[in-house]
Amino acid sequence: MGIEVVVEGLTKSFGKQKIWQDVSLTLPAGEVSVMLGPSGTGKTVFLKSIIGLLKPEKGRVLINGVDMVNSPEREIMETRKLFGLMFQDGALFGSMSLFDNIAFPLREHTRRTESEIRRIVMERIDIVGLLGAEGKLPGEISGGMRKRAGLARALVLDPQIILCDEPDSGLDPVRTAYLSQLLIDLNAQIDATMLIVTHNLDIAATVPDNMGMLFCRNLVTFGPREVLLTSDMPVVSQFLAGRREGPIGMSEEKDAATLAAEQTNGNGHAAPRTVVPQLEPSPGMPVRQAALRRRERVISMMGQLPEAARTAIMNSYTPTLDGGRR
Ligand SMILES: Nc1ncnc2c1ncn2[C@@H]1O[C@H](COP(=O)(O)OP(=O)(O)OP(=O)(O)O)[C@@H](O)[C@H]1O
Repeated sequence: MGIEVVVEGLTKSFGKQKIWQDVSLTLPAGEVSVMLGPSGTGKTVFLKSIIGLLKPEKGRVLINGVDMVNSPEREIMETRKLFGLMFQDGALFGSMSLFDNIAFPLREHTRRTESEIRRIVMERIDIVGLLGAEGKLPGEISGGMRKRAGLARALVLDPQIILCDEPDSGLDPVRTAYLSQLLIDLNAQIDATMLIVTHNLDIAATVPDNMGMLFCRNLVTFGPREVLLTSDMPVVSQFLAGRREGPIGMSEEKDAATLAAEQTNGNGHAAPRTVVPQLEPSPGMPVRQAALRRRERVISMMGQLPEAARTAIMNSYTPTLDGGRR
């Protein structure tokens, strides 16, 4: 099972530019979480801080008792082996075949024999649906295939925590839908803790168990998906509706006068939103253990949740006609 990631009071600046401050959240073990936020709000910086590649000036990131901000570098390096990373561009070596790209972390970080490496790499290639393409160069395949190859490479060291930075960038809506399903199937198969940074509202609405949003140097919310998806916070509803009206401007924040004018004109109100069901694993996949754990966890915290989120959660857990639960 994946490992819980506890972020406490994290603050990061570059020189005088504060990126975000006092960010606290817990990524529950094995669950899928999504971080949303307008461009430039520091989502990638957040991922890099979790894995210890960037050093926030305040706060902690606790993974198995190791603080990825303040612990000795040796412990941080060791803990980093628990991670699988999928970057925006797939970050593949252009002169290597997909097989060699995916095998690279195993050859770099383990002493496995070539026959073991072959077995592991082919298994991961199968998981991401690239069997047959292993001999191709990255330049010979489509962007969507490169993404999946990047995901296969993130999986070879059996990660317990997977960080995906905009896995959908450059993909068409159909490929994005396949990728969403792949992420859920993957979670069912390996039960790793996953954090996905995306702008894609379809992924956001259908994939994660938990959702958060960064805006204006703060974590505006983080919790069960239904909380964000039913939130009436102006910044959240504007983002989810993809509207110009609201606090998010072209360069992140709008000035107060523009905002006031919009409200006077009645443009600031969002239509009520419905919460679409979360994706289930494909037929033949194992039951997603994280979904079972999450149900217990969320039900135990119902009293602390807003009413709209409670209703959405109750609706999602209503019994179906065949006696099961959605
Ligand atoms: N190494 C760095 N040194 C200085 N500034 C940096 C560094 N890395 C990121 N930044 C700044 O931090 C801010 C947040 O960048 P980041 O890439 O995390 O945003 P983001 O939310 O992921 O954006 P997008 O959605 O457009 O990818 C930006 O202003 C960026 O210029």
